Amino acid sequence: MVHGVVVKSTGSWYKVRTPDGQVYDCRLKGKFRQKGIKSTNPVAVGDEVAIKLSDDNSENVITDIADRKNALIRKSTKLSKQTHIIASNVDQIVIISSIVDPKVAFGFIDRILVSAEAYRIPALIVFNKFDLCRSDPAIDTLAEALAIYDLAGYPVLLTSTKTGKGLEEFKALLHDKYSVLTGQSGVGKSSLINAIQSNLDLKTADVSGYNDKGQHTTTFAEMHELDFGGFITDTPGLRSFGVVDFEKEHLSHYFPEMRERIQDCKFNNCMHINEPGCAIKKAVEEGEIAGRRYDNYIEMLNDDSFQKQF
Ligand SMILES: Nc1nc2c(ncn2[C@@H]2O[C@H](COP(=O)(O)OP(=O)(O)OP(=O)(O)O)[C@@H](O)[C@H]2O)c(=O)[nH]1
Ligand SMILES: [Zn+2]
Repeated sequence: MVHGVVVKSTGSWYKVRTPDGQVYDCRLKGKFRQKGIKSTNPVAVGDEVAIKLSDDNSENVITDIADRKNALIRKSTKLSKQTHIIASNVDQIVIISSIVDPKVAFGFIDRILVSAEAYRIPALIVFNKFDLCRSDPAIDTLAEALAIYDLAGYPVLLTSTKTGKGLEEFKALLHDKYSVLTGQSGVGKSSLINAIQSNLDLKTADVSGYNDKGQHTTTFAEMHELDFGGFITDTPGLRSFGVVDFEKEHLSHYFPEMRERIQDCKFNNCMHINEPGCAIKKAVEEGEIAGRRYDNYIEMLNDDSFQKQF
């Protein structure tokens, strides 16, 4: 019996990487059911599995799967109760954004952060295109962004693929970890990856999602090995990771700077909207919680599609 990690899944075939760096094509043996998860893909990228190799490698099988540390999950179609596992055993989610060109989308970043909190996966933010932040209003926007995520307690890195700023730090952040990268189109995600490792073709990495017409497209994530140590999965076009069975009452628990103050609210079921004695609103007024984070919290509370879109 050999152990390895699933680095690619096509639904019927799985590529499993063993610790010596070999990659084996394997099939699934029998039925795998993860406790409590009704998933369209019982085995996902990132899963630690046991495999049994055949003499000519033509009939390698996955025989067992270890309990997952965590999993990024989305509903497999808009209406179905079934879920699709994007990746499992993730060490961190790296949100890549620019400040200008395209303009930073705080709503997008905060939705990803909420999902990361719900999955208990550490998240960090990379603001790329720092070279474009030399004049107003970009300087002001950058200062605002840094203040917002400093108050919220998230690590932030500034990079530029044009000047090389932050690239060594970016490598260090990814080193020996399994990172899922996400970011809106045009922020320089491909440029950043190419800047730290040139031969990586992320184009084959795609993730289950919806096309422009709202139809479900099933493609599969892939884990790429970094030559300096570590693995990444890119999630192109993913608006946000679906938080399955997400309850609005719990939304403030997924904002760390709110979570730590919730017990100070007068009412223990406080939604932090208009209730008297609300510690969250007080912290916003006193500048201890960024107004923009609070506004995005309210927007997410009122946005039914935030839950439905997954
Ligand atoms: N000024 C500046 N431009 C950058 C930087 N990084 C990338 N760009 C430019 O931004 C544009 C988009 O870069 P990509 O790497 O294709 O962005 P992406 O996020 O991978 O975009 P998609 O492929 O659409 O997902 C390109 O014209 C890059 O040359 C940077 O640090 N500074
Ligand atoms: Zn409150």
